[in-house]
Amino acid sequence: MIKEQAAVDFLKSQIIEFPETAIILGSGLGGLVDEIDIEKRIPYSEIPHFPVVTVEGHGGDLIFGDLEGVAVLAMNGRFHYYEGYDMADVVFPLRVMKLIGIKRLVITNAAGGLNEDFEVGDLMLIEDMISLLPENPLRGKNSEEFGPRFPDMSEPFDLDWLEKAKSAAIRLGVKLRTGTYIGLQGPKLETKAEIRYCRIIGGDAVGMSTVPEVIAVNHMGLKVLGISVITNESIPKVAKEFTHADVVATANKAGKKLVELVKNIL
Ligand SMILES: O=P(O)(O)O[C@H]1O[C@H](CO)[C@@H](O)[C@H]1O
Ligand SMILES: Nc1nc2[nH]cnc2c(=O)[nH]1
Repeated sequence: MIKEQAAVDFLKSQIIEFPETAIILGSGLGGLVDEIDIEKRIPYSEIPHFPVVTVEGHGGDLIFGDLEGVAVLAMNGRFHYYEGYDMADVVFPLRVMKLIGIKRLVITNAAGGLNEDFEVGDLMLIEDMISLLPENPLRGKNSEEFGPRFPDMSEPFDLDWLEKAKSAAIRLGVKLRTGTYIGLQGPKLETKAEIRYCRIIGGDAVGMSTVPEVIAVNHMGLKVLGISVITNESIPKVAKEFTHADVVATANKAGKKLVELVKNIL
């Protein structure tokens, strides 16, 4: 809390009025920033205790501005457990968001498709999630100021927002899949047997982020929506080696649809 408060005090010295809506931009999805009428861009390196981005395709700044008439905070670049950060670091920015008054959050990510009906470039609304990460951001003494010891997670994503997202996709003519996101530790990719396992337990898409963030914001009572861009087939139909560069390139392209959808939802 002390660390979060130092970051909050710094941000208060930079920003007069904070927005209530935030967006986390996943791998290759920084293009949404171009749509924001930017009031202030603050590099993570200037914010006390903020972690440092180490993954290609992730920017490293907080952007305050206006997206289609809505005041937003965009987190341009996120932190993953596999980078070596503690879970407390991974969710640090979200706790700072809570303290500056963010009420609702759209989380985006790049993910591998497990569902065989999905195609590369599809968008998937995350209706539910499974944590296969070895850790959880709420382990340890509970911070009562953030939320309860045992937060309910039976509806991790806001039902009203899910409905709005589906309607927006229909209006825009954007194909929007729905499904369950599985969060793994990474950074290694999955073996074929692991993919089969992920399918059997009910996953539609797989990635290495989002789950800790959703747990932290559910704990704090923020409204959350999650959207994955399916950047690759987890088992390619035509043999093809996974590269993060392909993930970023595909996310960049499909990101345009995502931007339209997010603008409409907000
Ligand atoms: O989830 P985001 O941050 O979008 O990134 C996804 O893309 C990377 C792998 O290419 C992993 O970090 C995975 O989690
Ligand atoms: N674990 C995992 N993360 C991803 N991020 C983007 N694609 C993938 C994938 O296929 N597997």
